[in-house]
Amino acid sequence: MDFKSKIRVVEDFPVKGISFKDITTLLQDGEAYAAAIKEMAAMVETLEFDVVVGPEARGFLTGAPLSILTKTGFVPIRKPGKLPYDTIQHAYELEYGTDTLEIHADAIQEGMKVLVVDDLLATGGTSKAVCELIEKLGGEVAGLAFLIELDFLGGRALLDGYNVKSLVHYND
Ligand SMILES: O=P(O)(O)OC[C@H]1O[C@H](OP(=O)(O)OP(=O)(O)O)[C@H](O)[C@@H]1O
Ligand SMILES: Nc1ncnc2[nH]cnc12
Repeated sequence: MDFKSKIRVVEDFPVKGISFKDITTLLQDGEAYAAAIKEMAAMVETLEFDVVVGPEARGFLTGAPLSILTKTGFVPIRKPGKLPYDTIQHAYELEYGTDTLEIHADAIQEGMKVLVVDDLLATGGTSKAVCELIEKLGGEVAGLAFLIELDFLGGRALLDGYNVKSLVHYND
């Protein structure tokens, strides 16, 4: 399927100069959403993982259905103050700002193999923070899977040493 034709590009959102890749148009198309998750599952078929970890909010929209399809569990990573139990935190930089992420301290056990899933890889700051949270808890990052990769931002270089897979690539 031509997934790019299902993704809406909005220029100058949320700030001037950002070419925003809006996946809501893909999500509202049932066939396209199902096909995208199925193709992401095929993309990670050779990877061994016990659990999928996805960051709020768009990482839930890709990670949770992928975890159901692959019959693995799902661990949410959230912005501060949302998770009710003991957490660990990590601060990171975005393409347009900074943020902090949290994970439940008991969500990942020592030696657990983890697949990181998100909708989009831009600068890689979010994914790097997610990997650091997983590793702080003793987990092993089996790979990272994205629906979209913004190649021109070089996020893949920040994730050097990890197995990074993306379905759709943009050069601007
Ligand atoms: O590679 P990076 O430069 O870190 O950017 C990618 C991240 O940015 C977006 O999330 P955002 O923080 O905008 O939050 P949202 O999912 O709640 O919209 C996107 O869903 C990724 O998680
Ligand atoms: N250009 C972009 N489009 C959509 N989501 C993003 N997250 C970070 N950069 C983004």
